[in-house]
Amino acid sequence: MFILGLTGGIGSGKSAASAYFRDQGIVVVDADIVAREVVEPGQPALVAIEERYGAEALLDDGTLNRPWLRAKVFAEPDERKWLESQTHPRIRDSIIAQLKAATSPYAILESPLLYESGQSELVARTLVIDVPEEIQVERACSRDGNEEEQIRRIIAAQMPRSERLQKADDAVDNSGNLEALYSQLAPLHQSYLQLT
Ligand SMILES: CC(C)(COP(=O)(O)OP(=O)(O)OC[C@H]1O[C@@H](n2cnc3c(N)ncnc32)[C@H](O)[C@@H]1O)[C@@H](O)C(=O)NCCC(=O)NCCS
Ligand SMILES: Nc1ncnc2c1ncn2[C@@H]1O[C@H](COP(=O)(O)OP(=O)(O)OP(=O)(O)O)[C@@H](O)[C@H]1O
Repeated sequence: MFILGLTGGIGSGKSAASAYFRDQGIVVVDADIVAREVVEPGQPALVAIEERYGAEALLDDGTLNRPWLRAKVFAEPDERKWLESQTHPRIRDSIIAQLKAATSPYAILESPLLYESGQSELVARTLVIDVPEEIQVERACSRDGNEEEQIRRIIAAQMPRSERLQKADDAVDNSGNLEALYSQLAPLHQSYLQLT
């Protein structure tokens, strides 16, 4: 099956773009959701996290303390590398299984780290959702109520915008409104249907 990789930095509008493709009947596998599944209670990656950081890494109900780990890994690159070494292989396995089960005319892998994590090997073509960094910061802050500094650290941990655009087969500019985004996605969807 033809698989499209959909990527972009934090707050660029990947979820907004995925919603459009889902409305057209396309199956979208979301790497952020898979990343949550692999650290659910009982999963080996959560056991490893608890072994490394102790009870501090967990909430009272035994689930991952995400704000705590987020603050840690985006301040300490070595800890982020360690976390990725625990999660990324498992995320990849699950993504492969979910894409195999997809039944739509083509399928999409939506991932913030498509190029960084080697997940681009799983797709035939890539689409980048692009906005200037100031818009990333503004939209990500107003959505999550995050500190600006935290968002900037996350952006710094991701591939630079210029490099991502250079790797893209297709790119759309999401600095306008959602209608402007959808009007760029519509012809791309038609072209992907031709590739199936
Ligand atoms: C650090 C964690 C616990 C923070 O959780 P939190 O709920 O606050 O954020 P969430 O998971 O929704 O991620 C928000 C955004 O942060 C960015 N991000 C997440 N992990 C990473 C990373 N390792 N490197 C760069 N950016 C990242 C992405 O743009 C993502 O969309 C979590 O992001 C995590 O487990 N990350 C490691 C797994 C991973 O790499 N996930 C990315 C998808 S493959
Ligand atoms: N064209 C747009 N105009 C206005 N707001 C937008 C537009 N596109 C997306 N947004 C809003 O910006 C925020 C970030 O968009 P979205 O969640 O789609 O980004 P994302 O790339 O999936 O982010 P993340 O990597 O953090 O998951 C959301 O609150 C979304 O509703």
